[in-house]
Amino acid sequence: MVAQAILTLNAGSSSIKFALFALDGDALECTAGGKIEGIGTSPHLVARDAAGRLLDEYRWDDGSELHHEAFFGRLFDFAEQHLDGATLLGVGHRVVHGGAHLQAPARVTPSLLGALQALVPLAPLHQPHNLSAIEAVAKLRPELAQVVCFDTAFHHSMPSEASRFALPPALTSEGVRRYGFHGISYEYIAGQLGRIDPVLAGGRTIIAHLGNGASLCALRAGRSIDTTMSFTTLDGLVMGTRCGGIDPGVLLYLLQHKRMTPSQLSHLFYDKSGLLGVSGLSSDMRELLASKDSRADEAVDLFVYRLVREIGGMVSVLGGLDGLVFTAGIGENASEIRHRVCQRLAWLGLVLDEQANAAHAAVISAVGSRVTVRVMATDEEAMIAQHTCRVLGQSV
Ligand SMILES: Nc1ncnc2c1ncn2[C@@H]1O[C@H](COP(=O)(O)OP(=O)(O)O)[C@@H](O)[C@H]1O
Ligand SMILES: CC(=O)OP(=O)(O)O
Ligand SMILES: [Mg+2]
Repeated sequence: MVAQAILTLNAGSSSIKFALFALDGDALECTAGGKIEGIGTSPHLVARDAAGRLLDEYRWDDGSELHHEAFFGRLFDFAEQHLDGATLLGVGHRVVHGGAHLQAPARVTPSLLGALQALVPLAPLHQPHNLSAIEAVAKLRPELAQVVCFDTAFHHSMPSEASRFALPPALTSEGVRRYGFHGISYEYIAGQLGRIDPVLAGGRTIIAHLGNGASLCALRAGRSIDTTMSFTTLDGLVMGTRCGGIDPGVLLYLLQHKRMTPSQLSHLFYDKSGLLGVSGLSSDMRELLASKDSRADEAVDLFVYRLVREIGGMVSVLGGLDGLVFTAGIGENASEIRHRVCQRLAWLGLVLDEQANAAHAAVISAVGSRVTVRVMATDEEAMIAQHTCRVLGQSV
């Protein structure tokens, strides 16, 4: 009989992803999961079991005024119905920013919450939603332990040259430095790679996490030595709605000559740029790839170009490349993007197996390719559940 369970939450601006894990001895197994999407417009919950069978579906009639608490109430009802006799041990959250000092998953306390609140300006698209999920759970289920896992934590292994901007030391010591994100996903992939391909995991690998937010991580022997996101989640690659790396002179120009306000700048760079901004059509890679509009092509071309350019930088930092791993929504599903990126990396001795790529096989490089290319499914929820168990004293 399963005795205990963990609920994981990844709360964003318009969606909440959740998963339920059963803890049986030291085995942790996902039993259900899903998403509430359309928060702020027309919220819609879908939950499935581990085999993909529909367990629950619910639409809120008028969702425009609803807050997180309404959704978490429904989520806890769902969790309780599917606990299968187990008791809920705690809730694990993805929190995007842990700042300069928080390097490991931790149990939520009022002082920790205060420290995380202070980081909101550094991750305005994510942190406020992550924190309001913690507050909503504390209100609804005050007896439940809550654990936070940080997207920044995995990158604390970066050397100082990778984490520093060329700014005066006073700003650096104040925390204006490169942190990096998507660390929960990178930690999961690095762990899986160690299991399925230990030789590659011991070498020089780039992981391309390509979802709505997108970044690269350069791994040497499983540890992050550099990454493309930095102080905030705006830096690096072209993303769904974010611009990626940009000359800071552009900000000065927009502030001084276009008289834009800081909140207009924030809206432009976080919400109106990237694939959406360039195409004027959509932030969704699937829609852009299916479109015949030349503006969609332009956006996809820029996405690929910047990805290839940044991969080149990471190869230099690593001093060569043994492996390239594609993950997250685009990385796992868009064979066209993988094809285009790999074609442009042929100079590395990278040869793609086109059939394997089209079939989303685990290894998509050809036999004899100097770089092994893999497609791996990321699982941030499993990583959060593992950390949550450990922080709460369970061995998994
Ligand atoms: N079959 C597919 N082909 C191309 N792109 C896809 C496919 N499936 C998902 N995507 C893209 O993946 C992105 C979302 O990735 P995901 O990792 O789910 O995002 P996030 O977790 O950051 O919200 C979207 O741009 C979506 O279009
Ligand atoms: C850190 C980040 O950008 O996260 P997401 O891809 O979930 O937006
Ligand atoms: Mg994501």
